[in-house]
Amino acid sequence: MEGNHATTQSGCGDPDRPAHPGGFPNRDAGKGDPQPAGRDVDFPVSVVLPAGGTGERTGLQTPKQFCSFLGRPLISYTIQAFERVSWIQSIVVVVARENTDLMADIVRRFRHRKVRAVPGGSTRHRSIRNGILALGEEGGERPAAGRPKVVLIHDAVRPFVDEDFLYEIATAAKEHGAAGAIRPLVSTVIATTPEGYLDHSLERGKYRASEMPQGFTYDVIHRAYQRCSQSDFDFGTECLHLALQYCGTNAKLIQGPPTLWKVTYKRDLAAAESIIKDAVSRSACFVTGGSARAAALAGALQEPARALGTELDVVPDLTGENASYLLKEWNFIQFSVDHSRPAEVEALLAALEAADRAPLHPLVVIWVQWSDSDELLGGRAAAAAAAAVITDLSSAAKLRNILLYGIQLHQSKDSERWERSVSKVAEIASVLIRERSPALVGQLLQA
Ligand SMILES: Nc1ccn([C@@H]2O[C@H](COP(=O)(O)OP(=O)(O)OP(=O)(O)O)[C@@H](O)[C@H]2O)c(=O)n1
Ligand SMILES: O=C(CO)[C@H](O)[C@H](O)COP(=O)(O)O
Repeated sequence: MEGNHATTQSGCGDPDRPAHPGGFPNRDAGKGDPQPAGRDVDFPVSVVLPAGGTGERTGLQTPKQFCSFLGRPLISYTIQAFERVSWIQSIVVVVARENTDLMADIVRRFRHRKVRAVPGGSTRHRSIRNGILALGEEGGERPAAGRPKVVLIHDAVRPFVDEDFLYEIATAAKEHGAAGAIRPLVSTVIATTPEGYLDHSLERGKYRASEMPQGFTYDVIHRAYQRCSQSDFDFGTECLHLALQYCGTNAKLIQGPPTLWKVTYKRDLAAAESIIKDAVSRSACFVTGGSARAAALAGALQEPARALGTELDVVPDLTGENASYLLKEWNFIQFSVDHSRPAEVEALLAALEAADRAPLHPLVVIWVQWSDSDELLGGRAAAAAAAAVITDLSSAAKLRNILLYGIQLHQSKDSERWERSVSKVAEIASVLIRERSPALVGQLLQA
């Protein structure tokens, strides 16, 4: 399947998985376009991300929005999910005062462009109110001019939200004044007596869980927060309720995907990490260097890699149209026949550096070295030299957030043995791409 590039079908068949959360690779986007296809939204939309909580229920010291996955804090994944949407004009992140510097550092490190951080309040409603007020000031001397028509509110700890759903909420909010995501209830809700007995239970089919995102016209949500009581600020948990009670606005409710769930407990952090790892390991670009042997290997790898959840695009090199792969959050497999000559992998690393992509998470480059068995038997020194080369290259690459791993593939005339080696390459590559283990960086693994 060697060519300019071979398009393959998407491997994401699970409806419970986010399509492409938090700015992860979208296989369907045009190769030169790092953004998903834009929607036509002809009114200004801004976002408030409340991130001022302490995350008590996780039992961890670090607030959950600052817990890192693959070297990147959760809040950055959520910001990216909004930032990549072309019709969203600005994002206000609300953080506790003591985390202002940390947030500024995250914005700088991950090159967030549409973000402004403002101080949070003692409760979620107070934090959101601060965000809304900050949006109202965006026009400077002419505040009304800078105000968005619609404000989307979304918990910073719900990183898996996609553009289509944001579009549904934003357009419904514009039409109805307020809109929110709902999900069916998982458990029945019951009321208890003060003594701890069952008082009554609710008919589950009639109720829904209220989730995020929610959308409001600026006027409705601003007015609701101007009018609500101290008790609402202290104990309230529902923005849609404020819009109804203080502005008479009945929110339009839209069923969202299950992935809108909120990271609340420690186990949710593990679940989020697993989803993120699945998402970043979906796509790899196999660079053959024009070699027929490499093209044959890439062809043989397609099936086992797909079975392990990774789709392979195969390209001879990364010039011309194929250079756009360098700008995406893809993984790379670079093939070379002569393992003592790292020219191809050096060129790939240099090209990735020159592309200067936003460092969203570490990128994986796997250097597959073809080795003749005979050559190996007679060449312990050559094998040691190859290992030394990859160690040196990987140390330099790591400074640029690139994880370089090596796989030595041993050619065999015995077809069974050869097939085993090829599946081994697919297995090792899938694990390396998914887990991104720092411990294995610079290792030359054997297939
Ligand atoms: N004073 C607060 C409290 C909460 N939040 C934010 O509101 C979102 C949802 O709230 P929740 O899950 O309850 O977060 P925490 O309050 O941090 O969690 P916990 O209740 O376990 O302490 C989170 O992004 C949280 O950072 C906020 O901006 N300001
Ligand atoms: O579900 C929600 C919307 O209605 C909020 O996300 C929820 O209120 C968040 O806070 P908490 O988990 O503390 O209730």
